[in-house]
Amino acid sequence: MGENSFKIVMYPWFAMGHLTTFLHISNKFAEKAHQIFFILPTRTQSKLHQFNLHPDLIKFIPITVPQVEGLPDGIETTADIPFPMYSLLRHAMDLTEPAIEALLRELKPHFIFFDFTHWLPALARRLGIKSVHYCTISPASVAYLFRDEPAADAFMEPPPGFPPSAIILYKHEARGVDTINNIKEFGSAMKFVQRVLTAGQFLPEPPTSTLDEKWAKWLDQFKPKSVIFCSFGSEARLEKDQFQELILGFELTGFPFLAALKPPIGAETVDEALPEGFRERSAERGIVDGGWVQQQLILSHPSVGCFVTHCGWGSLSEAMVNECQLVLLPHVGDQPINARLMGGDLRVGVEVEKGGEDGLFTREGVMNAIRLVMEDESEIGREVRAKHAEWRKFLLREGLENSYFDDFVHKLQRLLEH
Ligand SMILES: C[C@@H]1O[C@H](OP(=O)(O)OP(=O)(O)OC[C@H]2O[C@@H](n3ccc(=O)[nH]c3=O)[C@H](O)[C@@H]2O)[C@H](O)[C@H](O)[C@H]1O
Repeated sequence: MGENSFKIVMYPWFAMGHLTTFLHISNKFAEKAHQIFFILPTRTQSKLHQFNLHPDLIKFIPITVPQVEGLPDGIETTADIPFPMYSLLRHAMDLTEPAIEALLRELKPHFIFFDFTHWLPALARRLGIKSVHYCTISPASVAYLFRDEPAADAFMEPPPGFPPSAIILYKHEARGVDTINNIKEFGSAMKFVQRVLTAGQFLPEPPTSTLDEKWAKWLDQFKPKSVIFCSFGSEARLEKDQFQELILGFELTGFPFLAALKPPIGAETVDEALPEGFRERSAERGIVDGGWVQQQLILSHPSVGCFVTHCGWGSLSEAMVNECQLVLLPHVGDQPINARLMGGDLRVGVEVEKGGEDGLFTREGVMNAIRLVMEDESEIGREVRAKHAEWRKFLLREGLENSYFDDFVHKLQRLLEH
C-alpha cells in the first residue's frame, strides 16, 4: 500500500442493490491502489465475484448472518425474504456488532463505509476510525424521502429548494412511504451525519467474466438491438395478475424477450404463474426465467435493444453505460422517483403508464412503452434514444469519473487530518 493509500472496510446492508453499489465504488478505490476489506454474507459471495474487478486489492470477508427468531434459516439478503421481514434481517445485522468490532480492532482501517448499521459511527469513533455513511440511493430520492414533513401529502411535490423537476409522486405510490419509513428507521444513521461529501456516480465497469453459454447462445440467434431484457432487481415481486400483464405485454410487442423475474407473490416458481398456453406460444422467442442472471453482461449483449427496469439505482447506473433503450416500470420506495428523474427530467427512457389511483399497468401499456423506444417512427422514441446516447457519452467521457473521484479522495484525506 502506498503511503497515501487508504485501508477501507465496506459493510453494506445485506441487499444485492447495496452490495453491488458498494462494490462499484470499491473497484474505483482499488483502481487507485487503495485496499478494501469487503464484509458480506458467506454464501452471497458466489453472486458477487463477477462484480469484483480487483480481487488482489478487494478482499471479501465472509460473515455468518446470525439466526433471528422469525427469520427463516439460511437467509442472507433481502432477495430471499418478503419486505415485512427486512426488519428481522436488520436485527440480525445488528447482532454482528461484536464480530465487526473485533474485525476493526484487527484491521485498523482508515475508514469504514456503511449504510444501515446505525451503531457503526459510535463504534468507529471509540476505535479512532472514521465512519462514512455511503448512501446508495439517488440524491433526488434522499431529498424526497428523508424529510420530516408528514409523508403522504408532502409526496405530491418536490421538497423546499429542490430544482425545477418532473418528479412528483402519485397517491398510489404512497405504498413507498411505508417502505421509506422503514428505510428511515433503517437509515437512522443519517442522524449521525456530520458532513455531507458528494462522491459522484460510480459507473459499473464491464465485468471480466463471460456470459453463460446458455444465454449467449440464445441471444446470438437474434438481430442486433431486437431483444427485450427485463429484470426487476433482487427484491421486487409482482402480484400474479401484474406479472402476467407484464409478460403478455412483451408477447404483444412481437419482439423476442428475456425476462429474469422472481416468481410472483404466492407462486413458488415462475412456471406455475405463466398464463395459459404462454410457454408454448412464446417457445421460439421468449424466455421467462426465475433465476439470477448476469445482468450487466446481458445489458451489453449486441442483440439486447431494450431494458425494462424497476428503476433500482444500481440497474439504472448499469443501463446508462450500455446502449439498450430504457423502459421504466418502478415498483416501490425510491424507484418511482428514479423513474421520474430518468423519464421526466433526463428524458432517457419511457415510463409505462399506470392507473392514477390503483397504480396498475396493463399489457397494452407495457407494449406501447416498448414500441415507443424500439421503433424508429416515434418522435418520443427518437428523442429518448438521442438523450440516452448523449448522457451515455457524457458519463463515459474520459476523465470525468476520475475528476470527481479524486476530489472525493481529497475530501476523505482531509477528514483524516481532523
Ligand atoms: C439501491 C437500491 O437497491 C435495491 O436493490 P435491487 O436489487 O432492487 O435493485 P438494483 O439497485 O437495481 O440492484 C440490483 C443489482 O443486482 C444485479 N442483478 C440483479 C438481478 C439479476 O438477476 N442479476 C444481477 O446481476 C444488477 O446488475 C444490479 O447490480 C432497490 O432497487 C432500491 O430501489 C435501490 O435504489
